[in-house]
Amino acid sequence: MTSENVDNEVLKLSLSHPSATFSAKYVPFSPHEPMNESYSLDEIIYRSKDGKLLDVQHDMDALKKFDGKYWKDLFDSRLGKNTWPYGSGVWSKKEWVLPEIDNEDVVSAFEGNTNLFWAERFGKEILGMNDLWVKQCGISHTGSFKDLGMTVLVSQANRMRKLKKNLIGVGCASTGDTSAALSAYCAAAGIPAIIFLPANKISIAQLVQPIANGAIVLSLDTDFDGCMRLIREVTECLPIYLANSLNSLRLEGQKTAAIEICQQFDWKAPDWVIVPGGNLGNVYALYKGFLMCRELGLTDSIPRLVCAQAANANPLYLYYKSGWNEFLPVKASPTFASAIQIGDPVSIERAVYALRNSDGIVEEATEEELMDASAQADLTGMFTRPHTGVALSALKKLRQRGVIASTDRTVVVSTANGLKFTQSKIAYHSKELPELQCKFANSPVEVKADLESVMDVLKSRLPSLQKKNSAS
Ligand SMILES: Cc1ncc(COP(=O)(O)O)c(C=O)c1O
Ligand SMILES: N[C@@H](CCOP(=O)(O)O)C(=O)O
Repeated sequence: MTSENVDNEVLKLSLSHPSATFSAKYVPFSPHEPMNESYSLDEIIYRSKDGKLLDVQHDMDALKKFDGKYWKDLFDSRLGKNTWPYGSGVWSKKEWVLPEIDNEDVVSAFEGNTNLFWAERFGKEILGMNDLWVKQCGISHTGSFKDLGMTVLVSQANRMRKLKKNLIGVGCASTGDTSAALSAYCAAAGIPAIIFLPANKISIAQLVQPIANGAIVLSLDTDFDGCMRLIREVTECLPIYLANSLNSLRLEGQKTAAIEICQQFDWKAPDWVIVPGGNLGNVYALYKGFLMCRELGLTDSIPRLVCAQAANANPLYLYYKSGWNEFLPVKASPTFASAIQIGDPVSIERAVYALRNSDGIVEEATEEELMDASAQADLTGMFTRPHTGVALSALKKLRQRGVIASTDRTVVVSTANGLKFTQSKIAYHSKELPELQCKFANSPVEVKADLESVMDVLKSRLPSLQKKNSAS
């Protein structure tokens, strides 16, 4: 068989694949003492009988009937294709995500398949590393990793509406990215979206997204944790489906970022993965993706995970520093990384489980550290959000302490697009942040429009021109 024939065979297999033989259900998130309690994914339920978080459990025995090579070939065969819905980075892993949904019920914007950027200059010049990568999850339909989870959640909501479940809309509390993703996917499916935002705490670019997509947007005089409490109350008294990561369906989509990272390294897991943490669903989602790859024979290791928090909103960091002794929610203070200004994270147990089982680490970054790291990364060709700055500054600290070695293959997850956060970048580069030094600011030079003035500026700014001048 030629390689083209093999490809065609794999593609045929994937299209005729009996996905109905695979299944998934909700179980209580109770990894240490598994419980005899489960629910269909068609039920509207977020907690177990005794109030535990839920987890989506796949029929691993059914998945294991196929070996690692089968899954790698199948997933690779779907890359770059337009076949509905497998051209999406999430739905290309459908059997591991939401195996029982009909393809026509899927609501997708062909999310995922995002670039893994080789951060060559940042790695070599700033950190003395040659194997540093940034997973650009923000190069996506609504500009953040939330699209990965939302395509799954809204698809399931779409299916439930067709099954005539009583569901009048889908709602979330948000610091700006979950709301953007929810509004776009709901608008695509024609489902009402209800958004609770903390007033004046999200960027204009984030705010305009649900407005433009026609969502019902409530701007509330509280913080994210207050919005989260309210949406939970509202979804208890109205048939509105909850779209925050408390709903474990979201994490099934988000875990595909981990599978994709392995795929992009030709089915090898990296040594380290660093992710900014807020409500703490994503660090668990990534862990789950890496674990499934290992358990199903696609990779032979899982990376050590680092969860990075803003020092102004650091309940997980404090818990880690206490030796996982006592968890205390905090009142999160304002941070430039406003999407992770969260003091009482919903997925705390999930995050701790992921970190402990991956020999993980928690780090924090001050406002100065995170803004500087973000600016430094931009100076090497990226365009990062302050949240990526949090992760990069954790990386800098771990390099300085020698925890991460110069040759370790390391992936920093950039969770969202820098274009959503231009206000704080402009303020940084204009040195309008009195509490920060803004060491890497690059302000535009106001200059008279004549050749002499322009040449003066260029001579002062371009080192090669200065050398030429002193030689002549
Ligand atoms: C841009 C961005 N990065 C990171 C996070 C943190 O993800 P998680 O809440 O899953 O910890 C969020 C949202 O919380 C976010 O919007
Ligand atoms: N950063 C998030 C906060 C909510 O997190 P979720 O994953 O639980 O929806 C946002 O953008 O709203």
